Amino acid sequence: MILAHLDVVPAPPEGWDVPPFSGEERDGYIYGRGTLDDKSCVIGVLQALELMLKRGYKPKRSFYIGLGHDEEVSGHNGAMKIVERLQSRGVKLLFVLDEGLAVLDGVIQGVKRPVALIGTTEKGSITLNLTVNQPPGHSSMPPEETSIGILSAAVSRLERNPLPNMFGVGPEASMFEQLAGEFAFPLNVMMANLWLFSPIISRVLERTPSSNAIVRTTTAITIFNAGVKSNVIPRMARATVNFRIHPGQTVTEVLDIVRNTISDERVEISVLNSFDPLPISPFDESNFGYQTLQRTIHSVFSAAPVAPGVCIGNTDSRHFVNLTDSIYRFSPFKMKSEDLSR
Ligand SMILES: CCCCCCCC/C=C\CCCCCCCC(=O)N[C@@H](CC(N)=O)C(=O)O
Repeated sequence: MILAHLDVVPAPPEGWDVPPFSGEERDGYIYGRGTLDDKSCVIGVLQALELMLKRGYKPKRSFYIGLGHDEEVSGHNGAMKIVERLQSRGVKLLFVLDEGLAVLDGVIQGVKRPVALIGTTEKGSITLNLTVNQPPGHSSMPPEETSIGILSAAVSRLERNPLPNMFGVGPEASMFEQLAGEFAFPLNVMMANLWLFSPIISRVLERTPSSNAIVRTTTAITIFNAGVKSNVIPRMARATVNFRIHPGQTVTEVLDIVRNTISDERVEISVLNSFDPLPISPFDESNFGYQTLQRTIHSVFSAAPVAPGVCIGNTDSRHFVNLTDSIYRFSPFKMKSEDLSR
């Protein structure tokens, strides 16, 4: 089964080089909201189908295409409905291919050649609302601590105390071991001997946001709200925090650590949504899905070695775990380090 999604996150009008829905082509890039996530995969799938039809190609086995329309808001009415329908028909899938990792070119420090990473698992996620309620008042007679001050201190504690570096206890270690030969000396020796060098490698990896994301559960403060008037101390302050959970941890473990870190009963913690990291799909030599994907990647990006990786973002494919144990996340494009913020 091949998945992609049509929806995009909202596009605020300001801050764009070109209008966000123009799809303008400039210097070899197509600009527009959702170009990478996930129009490129949608168009890739549709163009491939068109080409196969034109050529009269007859596939050896049947396959499904699933195009979701609400991936960015968890896929409840798209991917989940597709899964329900397939389950009601008793369908089992050999493998699922969805968006995800890509051909990384200069993204992994120390690796010269572009490398294709196939996401064989996906981080979990937990989104929390932190709410503080304190008596409101006039700004001329402020109390020692306000709802805003208490919440800010809690959020700051979360940022200053990241969750532990878990490098070595998760599947990201397999990625570095498989790519060891791509690094120059002495990194190649270190990557091939993580049993000895993982304490050093783990420290290096946490220095940049993209590699930090693969060694730990990350903490991102995404919404912060309080106050409506400059001379009124508000009753309520609220922040939303999103954690992406490392494959070596669970929702329950993260929640316990967060409660201990905040350690302030005035901060009410409520869970908006959560799910554990996804199971690791097989990537051995006998696995049809992984091998098919690897062969296909080699035929298009010939210079790129292929390795399994951890998808740091979430995808619709996570809803398919009861239909197959082989779920792969790969978007067929090259990504440079400057593209990570796009
Ligand atoms: C050693 C360095 C490794 C660096 C790895 C970084 C590679 C970054 C490459 C691709 C980014 C991965 C993006 C995956 C797709 C994300 C799709 C998405 O945005 N999903 C949303 C919505 C949802 N389904 O929850 C999300 O918030 O995750």
